[in-house]
Amino acid sequence: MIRLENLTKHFEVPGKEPVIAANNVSMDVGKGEICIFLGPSGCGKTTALKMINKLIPKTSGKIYIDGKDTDDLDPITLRRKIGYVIQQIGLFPNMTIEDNICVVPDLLKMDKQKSREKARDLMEMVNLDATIFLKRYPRELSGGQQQRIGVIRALAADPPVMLMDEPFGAIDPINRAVIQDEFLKLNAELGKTVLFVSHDIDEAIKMGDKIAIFREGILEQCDTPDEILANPANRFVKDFVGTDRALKRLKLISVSEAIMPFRMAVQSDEPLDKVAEKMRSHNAHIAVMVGPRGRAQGYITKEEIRGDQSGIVNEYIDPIPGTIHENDSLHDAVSQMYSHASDWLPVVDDDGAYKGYLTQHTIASLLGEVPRKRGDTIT
Ligand SMILES: Nc1ncnc2c1ncn2[C@@H]1O[C@H](COP(=O)(O)OP(=O)(O)OP(=O)(O)O)[C@@H](O)[C@H]1O
Repeated sequence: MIRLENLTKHFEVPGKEPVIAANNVSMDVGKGEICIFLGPSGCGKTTALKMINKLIPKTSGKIYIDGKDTDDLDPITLRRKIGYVIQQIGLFPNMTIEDNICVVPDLLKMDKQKSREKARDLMEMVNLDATIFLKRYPRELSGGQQQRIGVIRALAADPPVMLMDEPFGAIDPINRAVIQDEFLKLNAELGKTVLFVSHDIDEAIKMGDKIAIFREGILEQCDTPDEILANPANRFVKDFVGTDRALKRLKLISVSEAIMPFRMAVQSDEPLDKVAEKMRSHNAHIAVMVGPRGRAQGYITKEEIRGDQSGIVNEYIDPIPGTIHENDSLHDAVSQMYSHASDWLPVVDDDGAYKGYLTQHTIASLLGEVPRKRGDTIT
């Protein structure tokens, strides 16, 4: 969808060497992908972005959108295909929110009624009550609400490409997380191709299908967040993503990916010798007692039934250490494990039914910290 080929920008500075803000940058971003431009201040993220909609003229190289060389498009035609969102928002203070949102569709002489209907739909999608807000002026909205309008305005003319320059940078952390989630949900429906400048690695991991890491105009690595965290291309990328990159990866992996292959579910009246045999054959350290509606009710360990195996499960059961939902992240799971001082957790579905369990050991294996060995259990 978007292809940069040896994109280069030299800023001439009188009496000095030119500043090389982009140095032979090449990358591909697929249709519907969100690519985050990340890197320290002054590395060239904004310059790269602004060359794409010709706000900054490039020195050399090529930019293709949908296979079309943008050299062949005049800036106005090009910008109609591209929504642009900036940190400063830039709503017109003397226009209502509705007119602000519809500014580009109106300029393009698109059907007024349709564009107003679209504005309403987009407002609902980011949880803003259209009846309340459309007739207001920008000063009557909070910063976070104005930024949502900035995003909606960029989407109003339905451009296939969105350029976003630190769009949520000025919003407080709690509202930023909310607006990031809203944007991800919105774009899952709209499927725009998005280039997004950020200097926040956590935002990049959360939002990006890909992350492009820049240093002094050079693209150091462009890959999926997981690949960047697991295999940084060089020392710079490794230092930039941080010493806690293994912990950051936990946010990218869901509990369902780390669940043990055997559920190890047992009934309250099951004889212990049978349970011991089941645990041995699956090399499991624990078994979970499941009751009505498939709920996990307690657990039993191999140690507890090592000696006497004459009773039934119910006589040896310990209370479960909380539960974790299958769609939660491993980051949530580890956090729960620490708060319950437990090295395992039962996994449940939407109805609270027991699905299986996961252990700290499997999580560590999954992250490649220790060799992965399926069927291994808590130690
Ligand atoms: N008009 C200009 N003239 C000269 N140098 C410029 C100009 N615009 C940007 N630069 C330089 O180009 C380099 C890249 O700037 P750019 O704004 O693209 O960085 P950035 O990664 O977006 O930074 P930040 O995160 O601080 O916004 C910097 O060294 C900057 O000083």
